[in-house]
Amino acid sequence: METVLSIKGLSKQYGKVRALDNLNLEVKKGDVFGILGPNGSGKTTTLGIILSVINQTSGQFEWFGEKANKDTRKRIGAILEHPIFYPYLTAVQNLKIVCDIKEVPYDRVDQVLTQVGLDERKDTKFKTFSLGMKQRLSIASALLCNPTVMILDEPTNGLDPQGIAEIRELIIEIANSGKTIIIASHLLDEVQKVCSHFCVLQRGKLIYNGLVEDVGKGSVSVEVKADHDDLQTVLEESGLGTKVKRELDKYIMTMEGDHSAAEVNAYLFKKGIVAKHLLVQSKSLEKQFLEILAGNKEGGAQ
Ligand SMILES: Nc1ncnc2c1ncn2[C@@H]1O[C@H](COP(=O)(O)OP(=O)(O)OP(=O)(O)O)[C@@H](O)[C@H]1O
Repeated sequence: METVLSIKGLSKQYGKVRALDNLNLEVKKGDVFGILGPNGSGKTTTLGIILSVINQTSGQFEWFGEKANKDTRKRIGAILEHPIFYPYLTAVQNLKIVCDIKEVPYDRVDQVLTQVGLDERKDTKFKTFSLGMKQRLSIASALLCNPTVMILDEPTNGLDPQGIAEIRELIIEIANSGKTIIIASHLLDEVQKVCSHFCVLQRGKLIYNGLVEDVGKGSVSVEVKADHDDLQTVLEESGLGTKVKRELDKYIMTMEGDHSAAEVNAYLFKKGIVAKHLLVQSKSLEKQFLEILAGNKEGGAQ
């Protein structure tokens, strides 16, 4: 797949603070790429540099195989902070101003407002919009140029649960329309629900980079409850798991390879044991994220 963004050895120093430390990343066409990290880990700095609004101290990046220039910039739609719209102007009037600045024909306005689900409110003043609608208008504004890539910094910040769900759905729709999306977020849940790929930054260093679908792979566990005096040994001897541990009245077995909960059930049944409770647990991104951060307390890059 075509490389959209390539970052090589990018570093940024603010006085004594090393905000970014030798970052290497590649984003491919069609990826929904999450940049995940706790506060102050360098997410916004990274976005600022790749959007050419912050100068890096060292390293390089390329968009679509070339150094950032006026043409590559036109292919990128970004929402870094809430853009400033005029409160007393309507959604249409505000977007027409953006059209003038970006030299985009006005007929795009209705198209993008429909795309973000604001067509019914298009002639309403901006000041009456909910936070979620304001964010959708920001996304509409970024879509005006029909960019190839969308960059979103904490897109659901401050929204209520319904607003969060709507914006996430909109991001998925935009991704499905074939655009590459880069999202900075500190919300694990957001990255897991929306992104195809993600990386984790900590104190400016890349400490993880991989597929969201790989999260929890090889780390499925099965919770078992049954009336038996030595369920621990029975499970250990099954050969289906790598580790069995007791937690209150149940046993948790970390599964080996592709073995399934159904096999555990069948095995117990064969031994004359009836499972009263059998629950499959995949490791959440949250658990994995916390483990990644914990395993990297010294701050070494992987
Ligand atoms: N203009 C600046 N001057 C000095 N230090 C800065 C500046 N901008 C960012 N920093 C520092 O660089 C580091 C990375 O900040 P950055 O804003 O990129 O992180 P972030 O992951 O986006 O955090 P948040 O989620 O809080 O926005 C932090 O230690 C921050 O304090």
